[in-house]
Amino acid sequence: MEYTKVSCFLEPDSEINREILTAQMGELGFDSFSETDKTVEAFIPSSAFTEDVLQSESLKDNPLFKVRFQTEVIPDQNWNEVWEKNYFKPLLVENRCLIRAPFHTDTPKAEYEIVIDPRMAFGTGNHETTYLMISAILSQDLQGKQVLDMGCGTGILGILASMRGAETVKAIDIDEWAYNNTLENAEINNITNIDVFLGDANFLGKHKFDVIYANIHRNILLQDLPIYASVMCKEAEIIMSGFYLEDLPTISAKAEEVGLKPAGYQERNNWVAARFIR
Ligand SMILES: C[S@@+](CC[C@H](N)C(=O)[O-])C[C@H]1O[C@@H](n2cnc3c(N)ncnc32)[C@H](O)[C@@H]1O
Repeated sequence: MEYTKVSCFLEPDSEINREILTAQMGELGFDSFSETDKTVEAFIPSSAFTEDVLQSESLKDNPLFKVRFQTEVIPDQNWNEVWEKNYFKPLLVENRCLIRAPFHTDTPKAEYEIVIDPRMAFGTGNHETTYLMISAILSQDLQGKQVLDMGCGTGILGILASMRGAETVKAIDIDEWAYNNTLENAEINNITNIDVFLGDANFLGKHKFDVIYANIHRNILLQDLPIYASVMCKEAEIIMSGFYLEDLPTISAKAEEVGLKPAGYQERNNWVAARFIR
């Protein structure tokens, strides 16, 4: 997939202004972010980007800061190199789960080691939401469970669930790169009980799950929660992430509307992973 990188220069530039801007751009469809000393870099599939996006009122009329944009198209074939060189660092979650790329050497030993060839699929653990999801998975008893990894990205959550004893994992992503990347990563990690599908919640049918992971955008979660709830067994749990603390009441209200009970949440740098039980 071809991406557009928008470098955002903030005036004044501060941690809180960067957070606000990142949240606003997330609302506008940007799905990955990184930071440099001078800018916030926001990435969006080129197919979803027009210059009009940057003229949105939420960005232009912010009383706290002004922002100047510089856009650059990143051709599809460069992602692997760009990502590997600049963004993907080996990561140890909860001192138990190491996530590394095939080219990382000299890494610490851990109870679980997941090798991720990241391409441009989201999910190396370096983002707060993936980190939160991995922490949550490490705390679960997954022996013999039927797991759904919705919006699988690199497949990292489903791979860890399988390593932790899940009986079967279905991984679904709307993005072809993510679909292919999950297949590759499952193979690299010798995971044989993952089925990977290209699609969205409409793909879900009669099969019921004990555990669902959905680290997707707030609006997708709100839209697709009724479908997720419909494929949860009794007492199944769903862990959702990909939204900010201030969105938790809205997500919780929707979850309760479709028959799910809140069962706690974790927060990291204002991102949330929330658990609900059917
Ligand atoms: C934030 S990433 C999460 C990736 C990975 N699960 C993780 O935790 O790091 C969200 C993923 O959801 C996918 N996605 C977006 N909308 C979707 C939808 N409606 N149905 C399924 N997947 C979707 C994106 O392509 C992306 O790979």
